Amino acid sequence: HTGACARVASNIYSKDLAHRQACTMANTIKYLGQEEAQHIDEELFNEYSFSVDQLMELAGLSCATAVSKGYPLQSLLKSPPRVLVICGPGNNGGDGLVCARHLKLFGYEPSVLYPKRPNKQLFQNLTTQCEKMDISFLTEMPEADVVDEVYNLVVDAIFGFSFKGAVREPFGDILSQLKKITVPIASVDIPSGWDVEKGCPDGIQPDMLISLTAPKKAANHFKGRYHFLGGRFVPSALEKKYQLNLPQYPGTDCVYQLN
Ligand SMILES: NC(=O)C1=CN([C@@H]2O[C@H](COP(=O)(O)OP(=O)(O)OC[C@H]3O[C@@H](n4cnc5c(N)ncnc54)[C@H](OP(=O)(O)O)[C@@H]3O)[C@@H](O)[C@H]2O)[C@H](O)CC1
Ligand SMILES: [K+]
Repeated sequence: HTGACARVASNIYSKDLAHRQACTMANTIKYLGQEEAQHIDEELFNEYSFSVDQLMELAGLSCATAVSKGYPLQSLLKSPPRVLVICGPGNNGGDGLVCARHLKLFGYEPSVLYPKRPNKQLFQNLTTQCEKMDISFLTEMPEADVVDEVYNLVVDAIFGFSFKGAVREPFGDILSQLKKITVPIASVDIPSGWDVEKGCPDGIQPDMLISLTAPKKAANHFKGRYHFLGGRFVPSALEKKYQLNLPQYPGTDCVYQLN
């Protein structure tokens, strides 16, 4: 009797799993609009009681992990394995500071450019954590040819889904240098300077994009080699509410390669 029940149960289970996999494949992952991304962000903090620190840590670790998968240490052409991490004035910049710290622990040599710093304890703490790990902070953006000569790649953690309107300094000059460099750019969440939904044909063209939580509509215009999903922290009820259709991350990985 128990044998028969077990067979029926496993039969139902495998049908359900196949059904779920088919559903995920059939309805592809959702690409978010700017407002939707901001609402999900707010809900994670207000309804689900996550702290910014927690999600920023997981987001930054996702970015460092994706970079190490796309640009493994042993594949880098320049030694030491220098990476330039450019951090903007908000939480995208915070992700960059966390990413720099984990890259250091992974054996890379990150340097951070952090020109506009929020006067908030979290960002001061993230900066101290980097300084105490001998991560150097640049005082200004190097010229494009110096970036190409000194660094293996650039992590773009300048703007995320709150970017709006014409770029204000000092980020105009920084982005214009980034448009000229030839080493790869890995963009955190959104290629900086792109419209969060429409993208930006004459903007920077990153080689890697790490979409956090879920891709934003701008990612439809991404043409680089690596598109990773990171930020493996979405509760299933929230995923269902916004019909995100996230893929099943493999095993215990914190990133999923989308392309
Ligand atoms: N749940 C999640 O997905 C999480 C996402 N994270 C990351 O957070 C960013 C969004 O962070 P946010 O602080 O809301 O904004 P940004 O980092 O995108 O932008 C920062 C500031 O940039 C300024 N800004 C906006 N437009 C311009 C412009 N045209 N020129 C210059 N500066 C601009 C603006 O500040 P102002 O005071 O100057 O207006 C923005 O506040 C998301 O993308 C993820 O990377 C969390 O880390 C984890 C959870
Ligand atoms: K970015």
